[in-house]
Amino acid sequence: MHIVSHMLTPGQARLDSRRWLCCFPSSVLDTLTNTILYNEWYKAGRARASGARLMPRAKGPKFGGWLGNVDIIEMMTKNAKEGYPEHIQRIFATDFGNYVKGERFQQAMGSVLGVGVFNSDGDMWKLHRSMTRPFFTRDRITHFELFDRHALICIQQMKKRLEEGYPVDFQDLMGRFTLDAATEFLFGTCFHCLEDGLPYPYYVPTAPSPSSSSPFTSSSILPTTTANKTTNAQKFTTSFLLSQEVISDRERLGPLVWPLMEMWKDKTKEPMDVVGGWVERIVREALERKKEKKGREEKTKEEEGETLLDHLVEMTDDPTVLRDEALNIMIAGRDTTAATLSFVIYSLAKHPEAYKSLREEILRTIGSDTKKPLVYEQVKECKYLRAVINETLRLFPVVPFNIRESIRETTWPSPDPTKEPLYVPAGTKTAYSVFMMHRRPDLWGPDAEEFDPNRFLDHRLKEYVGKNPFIFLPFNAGPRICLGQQFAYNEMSFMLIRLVQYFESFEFCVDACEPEFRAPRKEWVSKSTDTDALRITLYERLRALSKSSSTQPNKKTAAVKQRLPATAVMSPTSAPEKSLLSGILLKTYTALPVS
Ligand code: HEM
Repeated sequence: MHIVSHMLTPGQARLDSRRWLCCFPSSVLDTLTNTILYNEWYKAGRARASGARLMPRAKGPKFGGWLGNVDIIEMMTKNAKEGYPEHIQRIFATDFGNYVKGERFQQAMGSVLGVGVFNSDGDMWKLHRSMTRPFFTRDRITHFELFDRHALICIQQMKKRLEEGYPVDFQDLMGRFTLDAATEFLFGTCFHCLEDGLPYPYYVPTAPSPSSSSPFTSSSILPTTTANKTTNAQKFTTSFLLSQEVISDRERLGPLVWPLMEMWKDKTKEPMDVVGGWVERIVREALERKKEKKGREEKTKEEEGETLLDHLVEMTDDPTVLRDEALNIMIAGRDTTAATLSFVIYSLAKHPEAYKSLREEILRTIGSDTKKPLVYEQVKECKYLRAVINETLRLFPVVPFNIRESIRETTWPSPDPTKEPLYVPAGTKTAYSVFMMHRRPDLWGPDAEEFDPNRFLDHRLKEYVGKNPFIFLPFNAGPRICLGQQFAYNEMSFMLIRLVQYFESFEFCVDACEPEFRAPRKEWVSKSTDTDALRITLYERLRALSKSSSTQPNKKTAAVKQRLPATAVMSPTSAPEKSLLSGILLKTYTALPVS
């Protein structure tokens, strides 16, 4: 074995300045350098042959580039010159077959999700999509009775806490609501974590027991012997969250590094023993129910595949397939909705005029009777409500950053028509950010950074989204569009209608926030801070807590807590982009760890 520092080839000499390479055998370096140089030369040749030019290299994530995480960055800056909705349209729709999530994604997620609709590609994805899609019919996704029950408990719990004179942690509340609703909708088994009681603010010295029952505040993921519904919910959510954080870290570190970091220990094992254990139990129960049903002649209407699991067991008896699919849908559906609802209330608390308009619409269209059942047609009539949700999804898309990999080489049109098209080699990993695309003034107008639901109702809708629907992609688009999109709109609309019917206003309650979180972190405050509309924590978590005024008999001021101190600065050269590039925002948004 030769040591590089003694035997330098020209290629190695170039690399030698990187001291960490000094211990590499020269043959490895030879191969590495020659491959890199050959690749670059080959790509330039292929680009010329296709009458195209090479894509300007991403300036952003140096370490991402080094580790081969990402080849092209699309739409990352407000003033993107090369990022172009047409490229995203190709990836999602017009040339869909040429792009995959890729092995790196499956590798990173495999120990958590196995293989399912969310993380597979090609024929495997088609199979899983065809298995799950029929479940999301309109009949099922308008299960308003289910939402109503859970929304009502939410309101009761809020009311109770507000009457005690304490603020409500809204993010925690939405996490509970979506967990209860999702587990019941998907599996027919509810965690009842709303009923466990809500957490108290930090300054309550001897908080009654419910505060410790928050499934989002516990750090313990170890199984306990005193199993009851509270500890189960606690363990499940914390473990699920932890596994998602590990996935997120793996994505950020890339396929070369994370396996090294986890050489001795699979970091998802411990939390997934808890999560998988729970899912395996409900899968077993669903299979037993199926067996039992088979023994009988006729199925009752309720037995005909009411839950996702009942639907899936009609197609397969394989417990691993069932477990994986259930987890795939759960990971896709729960935090996304909880996060969006939290961002909606955050935005409305910051924009009381928008809250007022929303309330007027809901009281006019639906009325103030919280006991009257809602029907789908009424919800559809609430156009401003949909605009509020869309505007929130525009500014705070819960999947802000994503990657797709090309299978074959191709070209993309140049955004500058005077230049040649852009060459995309086979195997190129393109990172794109809908978060940044949703905020680009060239695509959304000069007020792109502002929260204004009316942009989805007035002339701007036609002017911007009407002209190019691919500039608004919170749910992705094309054949791989979010399966739960309509379910999510219904669930969120329902919860918001009930909240708005009950509460006159929401405000932040900054004094309920731990002192260290009240001011923005210094390193995030850039010289070019242009907005405080983005006071979200990038490395910490959002905790939009509301102080609300109830309009119901007991009118009381509700404190609200906010843990949103860090300012995300959106100038093209500042911190958030770095965060986006390193995937931290993704983690913050999708996992939304709380407490
Ligand atoms: C506000 C709520 C939601 C948002 C913003 C959202 C967004 C998204 C996005 C962007 C994707 C594409 C991810 C990718 O391809 O990398 C996706 C996929 C998916 N979503 Fe959602 N989602 C939401 C709620 C839900 C719900 C409630 C469910 C189910 C109960 C769900 C089920 C799925 C599934 C199964 C996929 C994978 C589809 C496929 O790959 O074919 N989502 N979602």
